[in-house]
Amino acid sequence: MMRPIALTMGDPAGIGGELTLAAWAALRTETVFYLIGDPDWMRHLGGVVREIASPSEATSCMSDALPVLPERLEVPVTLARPAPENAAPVVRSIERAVAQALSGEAAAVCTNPINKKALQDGANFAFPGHTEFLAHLCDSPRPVMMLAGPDLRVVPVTIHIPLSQVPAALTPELLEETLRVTHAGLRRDFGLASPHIAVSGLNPHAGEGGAMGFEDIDCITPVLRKLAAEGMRISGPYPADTMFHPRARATYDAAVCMYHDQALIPTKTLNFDSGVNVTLGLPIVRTSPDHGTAYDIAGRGVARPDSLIAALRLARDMAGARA
Ligand SMILES: NC(=O)c1ccc[n+]([C@@H]2O[C@H](COP(=O)([O-])OP(=O)(O)OC[C@H]3O[C@@H](n4cnc5c(N)ncnc54)[C@H](O)[C@@H]3O)[C@@H](O)[C@H]2O)c1
Ligand SMILES: N[C@H](C(=O)O)[C@H](O)COP(=O)(O)O
Repeated sequence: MMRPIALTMGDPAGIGGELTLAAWAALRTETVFYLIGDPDWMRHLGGVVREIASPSEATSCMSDALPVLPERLEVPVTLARPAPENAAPVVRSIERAVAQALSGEAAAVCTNPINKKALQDGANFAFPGHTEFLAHLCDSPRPVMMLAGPDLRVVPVTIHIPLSQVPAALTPELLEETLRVTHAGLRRDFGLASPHIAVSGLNPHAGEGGAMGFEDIDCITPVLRKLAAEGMRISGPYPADTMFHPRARATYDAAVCMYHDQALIPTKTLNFDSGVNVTLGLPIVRTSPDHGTAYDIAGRGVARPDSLIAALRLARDMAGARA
């Protein structure tokens, strides 16, 4: 029998709580997960809750109630207004989920959205987001963020840094390591024996032969040549604006782009409600919805659970493939 998935609470002032209840209703007979969160808050949201003392108790109650491993909030929740006092339990929820995945009690980790600044303000959270925090907890040197959807898999080489810092951060070493982790993840977790990776340029028109910048020539191209010579199916650097139309997407298994929005605009345009954020390069399986805390709609009953449901299903399938 498959072990349960640990679902973190995320920012309780966001849509994570309501989405968790919707995901439980959708998955209660097909995928076992437990929430590491506040049972009273989930009851306040209308949930049928069963408090558990360990992940192993989740399976027996999943079809009847949402299993909740208590991690109690410090102050009452006001939707759309993240409370600094609740930052510590939000972080503990992530730490406990990772520990349970590393110990084998949980099959995988799925994270509800956090507000990165709220955690920095309330708990001195020293990371740009989950990706870097999970790598720290797992002692993994090179975590890779992949957004996986039905129409596109895409990876940003640089993630949550200011655009002005991208050129300096884009080193041949970072690009090579990211490509190697992506390639390994496509083989291990997506069952692609010989995946083809398409790589974007950094500059408009991939630098136009140097007329619009040299990073494409001096940094990206030598790395692609090195990996291709080792036998990796890899191509580029391509002008990013012509990589994502249907005929282009049909030529590759994943696209690797140079910075956050270059990757996330196409994936959230194509698959906003079905995309899943996957962290590659960790010893554990971790997924999350592709969206954030959505304060503007929290509590209004209009938030779509589709991405969280897809994230839980993908975590289940990835963990099953690794077992
Ligand atoms: N996985 C994560 O932890 C994660 C992902 C993205 C953003 N964030 C964080 O969330 C906060 C808000 O970020 P943002 O406003 O850029 O992005 P967002 O995804 O929270 O919201 C962007 C827009 O999409 C809508 N939206 C988001 N999820 C939806 C859903 N499930 N159903 C229907 N509509 C939905 C929102 O209402 C909003 O209009 C920030 O602090 C950001 O750092 C966290
Ligand atoms: N990459 C997501 C986005 O920008 O929409 C989100 O921030 C998730 O990042 P973490 O998994 O590192 O929290």
